[in-house]
Amino acid sequence: MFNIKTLNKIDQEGLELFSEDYQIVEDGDIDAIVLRSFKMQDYPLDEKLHAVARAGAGTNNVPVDKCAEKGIVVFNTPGANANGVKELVVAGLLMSSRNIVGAIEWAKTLVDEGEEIPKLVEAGKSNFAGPEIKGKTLGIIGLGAIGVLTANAASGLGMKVIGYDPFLSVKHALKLSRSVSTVKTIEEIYSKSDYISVHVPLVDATKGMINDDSIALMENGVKILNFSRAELIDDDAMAKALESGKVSNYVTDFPNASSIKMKNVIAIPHLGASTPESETNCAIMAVNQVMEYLENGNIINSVNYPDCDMGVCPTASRIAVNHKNIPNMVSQITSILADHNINIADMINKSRGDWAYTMLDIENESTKEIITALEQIDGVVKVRIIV
Ligand SMILES: NC(=O)C1=CN([C@@H]2O[C@H](COP(=O)(O)OP(=O)(O)OC[C@H]3O[C@@H](n4cnc5c(N)ncnc54)[C@H](O)[C@@H]3O)[C@@H](O)[C@H]2O)C=CC1
Ligand SMILES: O=C(O)C(=O)COP(=O)(O)O
Repeated sequence: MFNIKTLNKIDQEGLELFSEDYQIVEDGDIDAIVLRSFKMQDYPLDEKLHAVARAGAGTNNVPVDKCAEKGIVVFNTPGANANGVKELVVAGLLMSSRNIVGAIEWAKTLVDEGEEIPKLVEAGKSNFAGPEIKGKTLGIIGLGAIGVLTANAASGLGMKVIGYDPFLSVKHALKLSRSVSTVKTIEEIYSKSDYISVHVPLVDATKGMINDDSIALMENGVKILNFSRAELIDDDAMAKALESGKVSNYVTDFPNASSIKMKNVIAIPHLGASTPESETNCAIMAVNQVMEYLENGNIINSVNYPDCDMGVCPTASRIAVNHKNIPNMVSQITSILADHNINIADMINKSRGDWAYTMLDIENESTKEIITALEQIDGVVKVRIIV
């Protein structure tokens, strides 16, 4: 029986995929954690924990490196909530242009005006006029799952769309509409865009990327949309730019103590992925990936270990070894099996950054003695008998 713990509410349609070999528990030995935005940085990482699945895209709430060091594979669900976010970004483009939020707030103030309301509406509406997005330039930073869908949708609405992504994948490039052009430098996005939408992960290299220097390169009155993470924006720089009008609107899905008070901010309470469709898609993907890893050792969509797939074990036993990506590991692992006179029918060894994963299908039962010997190799952080 595998024990699963959830740290956020996870969509039921996904959880129901867990077979009768799984139970959702509160404590005890946990095999895998499934979560959304729960901040896991200080969460205890027990010996028995094998996997953490983020039902969503961003993994900055998970201690990914610390997990790798303990042989805990961290998964996410790429693209599963991208449409939900894209649709809210389109709403953000329109809200930042047409002052929809301010206008609705004003309309509410007319509630006691009775028969006068239609007249007051016509008299007051010019205060809320705003430009159309058609024909304006949208610069997208990060052409991944969300960036590409947003680029294509905005292009469909008549915007001129330019995108920047120095690591653009072939998969995403193939999905990009031909009407969207890519630029080679981020400075081109800053200098040419009427609207800028940021769709990059929060990592050291992207933290504070929208700051005094980048804002100085932008058009006067630019509108900035952030549906990625609060920390991508330097709050002091944004506050100043909104005060001066250099940035005319800031739409954020990640309000914080500073941005919530800024002039011309449109603050949304992290609703990008909060659609039934996105929640179900993410949960289904996360649960399937966890079951595949726990039952077969196969890794799909990990952010700290290499993806690896050997199907279902056809031999007597499968052993999975999580280890450092350093020389001489495979030969040490296979020597131990040879010393025990065990034939390897099939094996795979893959690496990703500092970490690697080796799976071996062997023709004899695995023994405690072999596992202990493998665990003692310097650089091995976890050994599991899959079957
Ligand atoms: N508001 C919400 O509810 C949600 C927010 N997000 C946020 O959006 C981010 C993006 O999500 P996805 O598009 O699904 O991820 P993704 O991984 O498909 O795309 C991210 C893209 O950013 C690019 N990138 C990385 N560093 C870059 C840089 N310095 N400059 C330009 N491009 C760079 C990557 O090459 C990749 O193509 C997530 O990391 C998360 O923080 C994701 C889902 C929901
Ligand atoms: O997938 C992401 O990165 C998100 O930001 C969505 O977060 P959530 O699952 O809605 O708490």
